[in-house]
Amino acid sequence: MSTTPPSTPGKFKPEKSPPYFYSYNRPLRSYPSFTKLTLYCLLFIFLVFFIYRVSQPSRAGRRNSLPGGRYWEKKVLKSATPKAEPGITVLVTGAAGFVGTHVSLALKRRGDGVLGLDNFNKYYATSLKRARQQILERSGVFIVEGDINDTELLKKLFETVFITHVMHLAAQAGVRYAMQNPRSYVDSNIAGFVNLLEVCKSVNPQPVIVWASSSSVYGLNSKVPFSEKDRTDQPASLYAATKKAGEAIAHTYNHIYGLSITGLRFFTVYGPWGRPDMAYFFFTKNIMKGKEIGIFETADRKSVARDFTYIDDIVKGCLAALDTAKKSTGSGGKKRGEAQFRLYNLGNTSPVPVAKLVSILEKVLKVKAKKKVLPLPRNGDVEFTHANISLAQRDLGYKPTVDLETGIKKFVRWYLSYHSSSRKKTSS
Ligand SMILES: O=C(O)[C@H]1O[C@H](OP(=O)(O)OP(=O)(O)OC[C@H]2O[C@@H](n3ccc(=O)[nH]c3=O)[C@H](O)[C@@H]2O)[C@H](O)[C@@H](O)[C@H]1O
Repeated sequence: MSTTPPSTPGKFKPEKSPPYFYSYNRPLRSYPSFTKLTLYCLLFIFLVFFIYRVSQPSRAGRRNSLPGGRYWEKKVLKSATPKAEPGITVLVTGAAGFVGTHVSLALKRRGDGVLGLDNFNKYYATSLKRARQQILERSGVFIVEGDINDTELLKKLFETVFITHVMHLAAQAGVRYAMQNPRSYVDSNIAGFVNLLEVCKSVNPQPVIVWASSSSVYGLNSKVPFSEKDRTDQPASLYAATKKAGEAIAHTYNHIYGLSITGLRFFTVYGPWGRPDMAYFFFTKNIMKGKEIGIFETADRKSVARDFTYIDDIVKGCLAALDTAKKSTGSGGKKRGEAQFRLYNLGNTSPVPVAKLVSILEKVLKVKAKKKVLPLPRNGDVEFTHANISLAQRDLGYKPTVDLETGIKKFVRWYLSYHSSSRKKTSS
């Protein structure tokens, strides 16, 4: 907004007639001058007030966390400054997402500087993302509202604070939704990732990058358990294909620019503050409402199975990946030596059939589900996943400890309290 003087400066030209303070003997002439002075005074006061308002962020601006101004910068710096030196400062993309929230909280809790970035898209209820944002704010994590495709914004973040690490979790998630909105997968998981890497490769010093790939890259691979050495050239969904593309893109940026990059293949992550588009979440909702749920089974009539991994285990894996990462080697957009490139499975190593997930939910919720067995639709789902985690165990000390029943109990406890408090809020 402009703070330039009024566009009609002619109005301020002195009058040809003597100014009002000489004209006490001509009262009729003095009245219009006096009125003008009052008007100018009012205009001046209005202008001063206007400039003051423009320089202060509005309440809505604060809420939206839009970049710009001293207030924004102060918030960014406060959030991103580690508690003690030497600490790391992590830019967490997708910070209002499920994994992003948990990782940001864990980093902040141990004293790291954390800066969140999230575009609060409408893939699922933004109210849940806003609720996560509130939790983060209370813990001192500020989320900048913006998109990973916004180059200028990313540059501004790197200019404002010294970001040592990027935890890249912003993505278009969901396997089945890719049939409905393929474009969003390309925009976030490919274009957005490339944009982020472009900015990261140019800053000096370059940050370390840890990012979320997916178990879905194993696609139609039937060799179990899935090892990082197994083939990943048969994706079954566009989501999987974009994550696989991300792995190839990451390799390119590591190879050309010396960025240190670690990809983590998450296996069906679940837990409190989870994603409503995932089966364990909407099964809970539908069982509670007495609605039917569809349980997919394979052509040979076996229940599909997933290596469900509890969020706390995933968070430990993410932090270990950040802590064990070596520095990037490039500077000024040029590689100065070989940089680290890693890829790890983060799973639970104990696949559970979806039918078993449902019986755990029934037990924990104490409600019988209305089940319908359906053939596995051909919309991106794979029949099973099973992680071999020996590499992550060796390099990251990764050791999942939460079994599905324990994790589901924690999820259900959160689900019930979250929904009862949201109901209270809407009814009050
Ligand atoms: O590991 C990953 O990389 C991915 O994990 C997750 O995908 P999935 O493992 O497919 O989880 P999710 O949809 O919860 O389905 C769970 C099971 O329920 C079955 N399923 C599903 C729906 C239904 O109506 N019935 C059913 O049986 C279904 O066939 C499946 O067997 C993330 O969503 C994804 O973003 C990505 O991160």
